[in-house]
Order: sequence, then structure tokens, then C-alpha cells
Amino acid sequence: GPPGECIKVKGKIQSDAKGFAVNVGKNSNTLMLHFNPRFDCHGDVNTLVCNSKEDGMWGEEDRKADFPFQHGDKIEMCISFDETEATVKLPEAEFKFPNRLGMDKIEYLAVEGDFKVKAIKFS
Ligand SMILES: C=CCO[C@@H]1O[C@H](CO)[C@@H](O[C@@H]2O[C@H](CO)[C@H](O)[C@H](OCc3cn(-c4n[nH]c(N)n4)nn3)[C@H]2O)[C@H](O)[C@H]1NC(C)=O
Repeated sequence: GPPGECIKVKGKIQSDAKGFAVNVGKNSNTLMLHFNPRFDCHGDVNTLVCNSKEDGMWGEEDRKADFPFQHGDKIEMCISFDETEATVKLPEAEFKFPNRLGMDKIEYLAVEGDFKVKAIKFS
């Protein structure tokens, strides 16, 4: 949807989750945001990795300081964006990531990994 609206992704982190990702952008090769909490994968432990992807090429990773996720958590995240940045709002945390590709609409969303989606709402 257009900037300013919020995409709500509700679901449950599996109890033995290694990691999961929420990807939003134009398509699987062109992502505004790859939001990737890692419990124990790709050599990372309890690390939130954010990145963009342009024509299939990963950008520079942005490893966040906070990791407000636990195995088995039921969470609802609210993803919004404007011309400068994407924002992921969680109950007790908010993360920003630059809109590197200058995307003006999100027409692709994919969730991968150890997260069981309960609901997705475009509001
Ligand atoms: C130290 C060695 C070179 O750096 C490493 O390079 C890896 C490969 O690019 C980085 O991992 C990728 O990081 C990307 C974001 O920058 C993506 O997270 C990529 O995984 C994409 C992916 C995961 N999955 C997936 N599907 N189902 C599940 N469970 N996972 N599908 N596609 C990861 O394989 C990894 O984050 C990076 N580590 C560091 C410390 O930079």
C-alpha cells in the first residue's frame, strides 16, 4: 500500500525457532526491507539483521542493538514506510531502516522461516 499505511503481521515465533524473516518490497529480488530476527543461524545468535535487496543483490546489513524476541512469542508487528525510511513497530520496540531504493509502494510481502503467520492486515 501507499506510504503511511501500516501492514500488520501477526503470528507466533516457533518454540525452537532458528530464525525468521519478513520481506517487503516490489518482489523477491527487490526488497525495501528484509527484517530478519536470528536466534541461532547464519552464525548469529539473538541478532536482528535488517537489509535491502536490489536486483537480487543484498545490500549492507544493519545489525540492530536490541533483540526483543523470544521463542514461542505471539507478536504483532506493524510495518509502515515513507520516502526516507521503513518503520517496524512491535509492542515494546520500534526499528527504522532506510528506504534505500526510494520505493513508493509495497506490492510484495513474504514471511519465511520459523514464524507461524496468524493474520496479515493492510490498513
Ligand atoms: C561472515 C560471512 C559473510 O557474511 C555473511 O554473509 C551471509 C550471506 O550473504 C549473510 O547471510 C545472509 O544475510 C541475508 C541478509 O543480509 C539474508 O538473511 C540471507 O538469508 C536469506 C534467506 C533466508 N531464507 C530462509 N528461508 N527459510 C529460512 N529458514 N530461511 N531464505 N532466504 C542470509 O543467507 C550473513 O548475514 C553474513 N554475516 C555477517 C556477519 O556479515
